[in-house]
Amino acid sequence: MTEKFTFTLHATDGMARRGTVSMPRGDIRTPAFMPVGTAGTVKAMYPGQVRELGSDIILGNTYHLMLRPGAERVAKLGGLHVFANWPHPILTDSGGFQVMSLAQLRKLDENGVTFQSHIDGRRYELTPERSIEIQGLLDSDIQMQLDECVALPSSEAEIERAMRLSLRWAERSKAAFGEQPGKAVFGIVQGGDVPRLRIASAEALRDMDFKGYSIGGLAVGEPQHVMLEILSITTPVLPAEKPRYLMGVGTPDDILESVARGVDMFDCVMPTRAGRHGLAFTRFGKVNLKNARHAEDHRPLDEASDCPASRDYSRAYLHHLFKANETLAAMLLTWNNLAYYQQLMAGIRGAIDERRFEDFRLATKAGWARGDI
Ligand SMILES: COC(=O)c1ccc(CCNc2nc3cc4nc(N)[nH]c(=O)c4cc3[nH]2)cc1
Repeated sequence: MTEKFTFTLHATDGMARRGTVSMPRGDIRTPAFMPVGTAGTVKAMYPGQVRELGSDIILGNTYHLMLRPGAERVAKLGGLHVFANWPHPILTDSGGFQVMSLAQLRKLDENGVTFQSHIDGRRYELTPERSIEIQGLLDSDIQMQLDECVALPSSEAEIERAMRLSLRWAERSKAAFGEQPGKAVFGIVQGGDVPRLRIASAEALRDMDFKGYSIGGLAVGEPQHVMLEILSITTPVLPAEKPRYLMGVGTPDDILESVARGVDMFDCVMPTRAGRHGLAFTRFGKVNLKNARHAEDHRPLDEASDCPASRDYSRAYLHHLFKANETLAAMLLTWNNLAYYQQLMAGIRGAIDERRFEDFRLATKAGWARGDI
């Protein structure tokens, strides 16, 4: 066990990287997918199941947890790991993105953002200092700076304003975090879809010497090719010896293509939220189990999968569960989708170890293209 936060690169294959983030609560094998546990739970899953599927770390949200049950209350109850029974690493987002997408009557200025809770209308203030304080109260292992993420498309002036504000908030977040050996605070690269602003943001954050770097401001409605072009110009500016985390991404294809452009860590609600709505991710592409074509299909979702969703049930039964809006529907498809995402990550890591990532990427995409039988 280490008392420090370290990142070790084991292999590279093109721009793809195979590494390990080591922290006191455990190691994170990269490229890594972090299941989203917004309110301190990965919805419809026991923590032990999430762990067994190969998850080394999960994500929590400052915005949701500060509103309910409250950061001070979580601290009083031993911190998020004890509260949620997840003794492994936890990464928390800083709240700015969720405020802008969920809260009402929000006002953003140099000092931070004030807003009304979408739950009970109470007023709150989030500053770089308060966000780091909340993430500390949650006992988060990897904390995010407070930043401002603008939607795309936006004017270059607006993108530049938000990027420079986020740099000032990066300084304040890092100062508020101080020195916490077994933990880390990450800077977040902004700059929208403007190459010169992305490079300026990444260079400034690199000079601030964070332990790791998030790439924000993406997966906000832009086409995949725009996201990939931005990645291609951003990752080379970031220090090779530090982890890179692409926020909110993504589909299996997004992840493959982003690993190929130097990204190490991912989080996305896609496998869990889409699973609750009947969308299954498989090695042969996506399957919408609400579709009537499955109503009398006695075959399993994927006969090669040992996940109970395929091992113990037919497509017809899964279809029925979704039509009946049964709780078991969400449980089984969340299980299937997280199993698929973690198997994909394990396949990516193995392919980089053996220097055959490009073949793996093409073969995986061909499998999806084959489509559902
Ligand atoms: C079924 O699937 C879905 O509903 C669904 C919804 C949203 C996303 C995309 C999420 N994208 C995203 N999350 C993000 C979180 C972020 N946090 C900070 N602090 N700064 C950012 O700049 C930032 C950008 C993001 N972009 C992906 C999937």
